[in-house]
Amino acid sequence: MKRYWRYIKPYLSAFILAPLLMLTEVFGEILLPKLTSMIINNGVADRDVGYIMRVGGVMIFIAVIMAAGGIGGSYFSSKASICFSTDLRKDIFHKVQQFSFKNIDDFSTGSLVTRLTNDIQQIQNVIMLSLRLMFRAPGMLVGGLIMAYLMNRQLVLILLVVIPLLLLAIFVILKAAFPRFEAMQKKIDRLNSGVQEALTNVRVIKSFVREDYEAEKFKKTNRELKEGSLEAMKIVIATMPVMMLAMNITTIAVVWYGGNLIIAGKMPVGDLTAFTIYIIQILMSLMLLSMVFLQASRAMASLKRVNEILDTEIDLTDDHSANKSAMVTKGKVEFRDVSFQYAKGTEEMVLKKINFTAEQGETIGIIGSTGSGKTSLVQLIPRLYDADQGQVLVDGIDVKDYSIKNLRESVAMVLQQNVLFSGTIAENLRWGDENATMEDLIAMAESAQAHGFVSSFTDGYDTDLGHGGSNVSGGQKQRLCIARALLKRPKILILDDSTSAVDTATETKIRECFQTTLKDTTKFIIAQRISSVENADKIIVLDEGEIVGMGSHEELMQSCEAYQEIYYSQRDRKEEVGA
Ligand SMILES: Nc1ncnc2c1ncn2[C@@H]1O[C@H](COP(=O)(O)OP(=O)(O)OP(=O)(O)O)[C@@H](O)[C@H]1O
Repeated sequence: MKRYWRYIKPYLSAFILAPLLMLTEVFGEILLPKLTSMIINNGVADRDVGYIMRVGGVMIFIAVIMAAGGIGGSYFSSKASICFSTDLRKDIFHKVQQFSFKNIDDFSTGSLVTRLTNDIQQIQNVIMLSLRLMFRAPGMLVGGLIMAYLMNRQLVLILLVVIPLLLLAIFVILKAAFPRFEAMQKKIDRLNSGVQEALTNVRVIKSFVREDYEAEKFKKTNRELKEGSLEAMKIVIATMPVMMLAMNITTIAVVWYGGNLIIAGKMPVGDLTAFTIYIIQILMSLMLLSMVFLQASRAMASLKRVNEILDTEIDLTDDHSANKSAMVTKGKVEFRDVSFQYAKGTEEMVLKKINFTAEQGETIGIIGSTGSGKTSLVQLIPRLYDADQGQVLVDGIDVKDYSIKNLRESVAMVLQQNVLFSGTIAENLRWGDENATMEDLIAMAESAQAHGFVSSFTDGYDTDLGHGGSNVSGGQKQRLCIARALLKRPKILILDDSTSAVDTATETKIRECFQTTLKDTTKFIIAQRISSVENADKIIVLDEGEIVGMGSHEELMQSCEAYQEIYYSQRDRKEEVGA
């Protein structure tokens, strides 16, 4: 609860006013039946219209106060719960933004979406309901019991049988509800993950004509959610009718027993009317309480899931960095005996004892078969993951000693999976430098060989990119991503297979431009084609996480068997295609 106090504190007045204002309804509900009995017993029996009018007037006044209190209570409970969930959602989103790559690997995107939306909505609902009913339901219960007891002690005995039975029923219902709600939320997760994946990859699905397969997969998760929801709803569905049955049986018992008392002249008619209303109110309050508990049970399942995010320890922070004010000035990179693995504590190392130095301004090519660890290696430079053994140094300082902001601001990485955002081309490029002028954008787009095709668009740099850059070609997207990275004017630039969709002639031009635009920047180029890296100052050849060769193209052609194999296989393929 301590954790959630900060979401209550700014709206404390609404949190207090809401239940207090709902108390007006309690007073009304307790007084109105008594006044009704007075009208029947005195006004109607004595045919005293003046008395009926006077008491009736008081009743109308109370009803108006009740309505005003009800509106106020509903307003403040809505305000408190909505503000609470808005702030909580903001903090969870912020926390997810801070997640390291490793943390992100542990949650599915669909699950995070469900937690940020549906789960928070459940929590909001229970807060709203609780604020409205936290005083009202117990108030109605206690007030009704006192009034009923004062009117007729014998009749109250009926409640002594009904209330324990109802409490038992509520307990059984709640015990069954919690695990079902928890299972239901997990099924919503699965559905969201599936929908998200299918929609993001709709093009791949269509090109592989897998629509039917995806539809079948969706049908299955949707059916599972339906079954999970029905399973949970069975409990909710049972609650109301059970309560109503108890209420009706009790009312009949009261009317039967009370009727006998009236016939025997031991009770005025008006008292029985009021008594019946009190009995209904008492049972209704129990019904409302069971609703709150049921909703709370669902919200507890959601709260548990929200807590999982808040409790996630961010495994990559700069809290203990020794040199937070340090800035990267040159961009020299050094790996000293670096080993790394994704699955911590297992035998398997993705990178094994990596050693190399990249001097400022050098171009380092990295080549190797797929899965050999190329991406994993470069991800250690901007600390997207931390090395498990050894040290990664930038300008002689361990990357763990920089503030993450300073380190990442000086490293630009064009990922294998290029992503652009909705918005114009200019807006996307300004991710690299939000203050970049139009001249800057054009200069960097020229270096990335993107200016030509951008200017051919009718709206040029103001062209709206579809979601994820869907209205530009793969090669164009790659060039825009490179331009965006160049605008960062990084000290270290990493291109992870990011010219794979660009033709060789254009790729050569991009590399040539780097020689002037990025003369002092240390460049890492991961590539599949030897031609992409053969002019590099140093080429690192990786195989199963180990460096099996390092040097210039000529040196490797002499000394590295793995490199020669790649070279000859690509040359033979080229000749075959040529022939
Ligand atoms: N997030 C991850 N979690 C667990 N294992 C991973 C993760 N990313 C990569 N791996 C594994 O680590 C190994 C090296 O992957 P990496 O992406 O570094 O290879 P790569 O040489 O860049 O491959 P490619 O040329 O296909 O991009 C692979 O066996 C891969 O399955």
